[in-house]
Amino acid sequence: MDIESLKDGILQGQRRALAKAITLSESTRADHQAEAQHLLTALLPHTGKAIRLGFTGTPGVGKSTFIEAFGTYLTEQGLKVAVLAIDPSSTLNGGSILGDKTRMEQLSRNPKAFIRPSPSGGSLGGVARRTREALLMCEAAGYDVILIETVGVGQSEVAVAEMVDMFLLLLSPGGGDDLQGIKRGIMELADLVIVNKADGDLKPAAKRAAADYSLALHLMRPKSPNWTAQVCLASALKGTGLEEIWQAVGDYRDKLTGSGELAANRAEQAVSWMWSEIHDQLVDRFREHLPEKLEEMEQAVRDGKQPPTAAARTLLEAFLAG
Ligand SMILES: Nc1nc2c(ncn2[C@@H]2O[C@H](COP(=O)(O)OP(=O)(O)OP(=O)(O)O)[C@@H](O)[C@H]2O)c(=O)[nH]1
Repeated sequence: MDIESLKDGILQGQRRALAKAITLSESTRADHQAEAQHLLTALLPHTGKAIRLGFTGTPGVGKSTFIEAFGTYLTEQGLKVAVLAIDPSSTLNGGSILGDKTRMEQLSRNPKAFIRPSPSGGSLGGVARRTREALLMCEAAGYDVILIETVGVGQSEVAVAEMVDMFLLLLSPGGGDDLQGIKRGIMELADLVIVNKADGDLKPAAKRAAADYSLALHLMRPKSPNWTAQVCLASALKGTGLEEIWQAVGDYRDKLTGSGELAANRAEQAVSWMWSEIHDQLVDRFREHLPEKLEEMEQAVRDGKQPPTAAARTLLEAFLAG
């Protein structure tokens, strides 16, 4: 692979080069990994200019309809938008976004938009790492807004929150009832709550839900000293509320940039990413280094012949002794 020309292609905003580079970083082959890291190092000075948005929602709330409408709105403002996804459950035969061809049909044909499905297979940590790398590559390619969607349930929201500047939560007009369905932890991650389907007969319910969510947010500890989570109404179907949402994103970005919090968050995120890499790489090497001894100790722990802590220590000492 010619890394130099891949780099030039990305910096010129060529989608083919970008797609190829992301595929390279998703490969598990050691030589591909080395090339991908080489490329990322070269691209790093050209990253950081986008606003990084995390995005999640309860099933049926209209996530794809919303991303399609919001993404299209942003491109109409002259912005380039990349949509990435994290779905740890996605199988080998494909990612979540393009696996279902009907999702975001309009946006996927838009020359100012780039849509990439979730890297497939592997642990959440592995999927998250590849998405972080794709994010940096999209930034180097000149995308202004990076939207990272969570598809799977569970821990993926936390993984996304750890790689973005702002976290958006899409909820339905179900109001209080819907609140029961979302984990409190996810509500706490939100910087902006969007009540979708605020149209037609659903509009009054959406307004009531927005009031309920506002109240719930006020009872929570704010994530940032510079920002209080807000609630917006929207209709992805009718394309309303998008301007207000983009305005709120801009306010958030201004407040956190002005106070230095945005840069500090990104710096911390990069360091914790490094630590999770150390953790994963250590465990991989550990497993490769001592397969028989590992099996033996696992059995001893399973049979109750060794306490887990002592077994771990014995194994670590053997590993460090080389
Ligand atoms: N009335 C109304 N219906 C909407 C709106 N947005 C989405 N819907 C409908 O809600 C249903 C679910 O929408 P999807 O966009 O497929 O969303 P989702 O179920 O969250 O699915 P994924 O995108 O696959 O996560 C569809 O029937 C949409 O037409 C809206 O703003 N108003």
